[in-house]
Amino acid sequence: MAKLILENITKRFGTTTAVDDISLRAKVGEFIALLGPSGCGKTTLLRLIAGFETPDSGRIALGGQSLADPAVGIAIPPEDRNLGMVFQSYALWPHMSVARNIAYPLEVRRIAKQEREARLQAALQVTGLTQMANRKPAELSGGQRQRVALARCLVMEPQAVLFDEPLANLDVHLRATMQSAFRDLHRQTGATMVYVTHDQAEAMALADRIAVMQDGRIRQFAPPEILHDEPANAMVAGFVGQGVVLPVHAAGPCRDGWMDVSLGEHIARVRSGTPRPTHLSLRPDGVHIDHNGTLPAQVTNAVYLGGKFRLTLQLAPNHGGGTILAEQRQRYDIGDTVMLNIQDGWAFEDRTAVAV
Ligand SMILES: Nc1ncnc2c1ncn2[C@@H]1O[C@H](COP(=O)(O)OP(=O)(O)OP(=O)(O)O)[C@@H](O)[C@H]1O
Repeated sequence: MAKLILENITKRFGTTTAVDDISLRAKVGEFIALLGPSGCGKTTLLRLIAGFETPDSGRIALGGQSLADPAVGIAIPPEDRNLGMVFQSYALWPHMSVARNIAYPLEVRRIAKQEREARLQAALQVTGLTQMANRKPAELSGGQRQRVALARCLVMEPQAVLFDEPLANLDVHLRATMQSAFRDLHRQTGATMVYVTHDQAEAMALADRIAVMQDGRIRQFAPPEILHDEPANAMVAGFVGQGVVLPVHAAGPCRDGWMDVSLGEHIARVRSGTPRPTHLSLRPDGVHIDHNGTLPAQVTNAVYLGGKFRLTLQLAPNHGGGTILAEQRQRYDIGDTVMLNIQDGWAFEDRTAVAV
């Protein structure tokens, strides 16, 4: 398993810059997710790593070997990169058994029969398919077919495995099962993995670190809990964990990770890492309705989510006039005025000035 290095990668299609000067380092055995809205460049970045696209500039290296470096004429073809790939479509041979589907790449490479059998058995076992080795793909569920595709890539003992939205075709329940299968597999194989998804919950559930992308750039690259608790900018705060972002000013110094910020005339005590915050990220679970609260707001929408209501709340103009979300067990009607307590918020300085 290997370290993956991307250095200043740029890829343009005509006038579109799909990947814009991206640098990223994945540690040996790390599970990295590329997360972002449609068109942000995550598939292009994965295809550049795989070798299906060539960067206009920059360098890609895996396990100490350069795979692509146009400045010195290096462009290793995909089949020589020693990477496994798992896509949305499984592309299994319908007439071959599960075992033959998995072992086929080894046959093509003329790997000796004994070794082929050993690798096949290991891949069947790690993907939980041993009992299904003799079935045909048509006799499997969608999740099982995806496991065959995964086993077929693992028998090649790749240096890294690339996933392009592999669960997008599966229903919600199966996705959850497959997510835990991927996590187990990652633990057992220790493979370096790069996983493209637009589903933030999936990225959070799987990855050691997530690169949040927008407009061909990485807006933040951090472990899931840091993205959630300490977003670096408004784009990440809004995209991850349903945060709302409000403009704020410092109302005191930042000490030991805490500070007072002003929402208009209201002062809230929140977490922060900067003396000059420009924005406050508030998640529904950090806003509490409380008779003793000091921030009034009006309920403008209420949706029952099972066990709790998701309330949309409007702040008055003298409190910044923003819209925030809160979760509450008790029912409130549209038009009700409630008192709020901000129990958890994160104030940050948004240097990217991305529109929310
Ligand atoms: N072969 C191509 N020719 C022209 N433009 C392309 C090509 N491939 C991608 N693009 C453009 O590059 C940008 C990034 O596309 P990419 O497929 O990498 O995004 P994505 O984040 O994977 O999106 P999605 O989640 O919708 O698949 C988009 O604006 C897209 O239209």
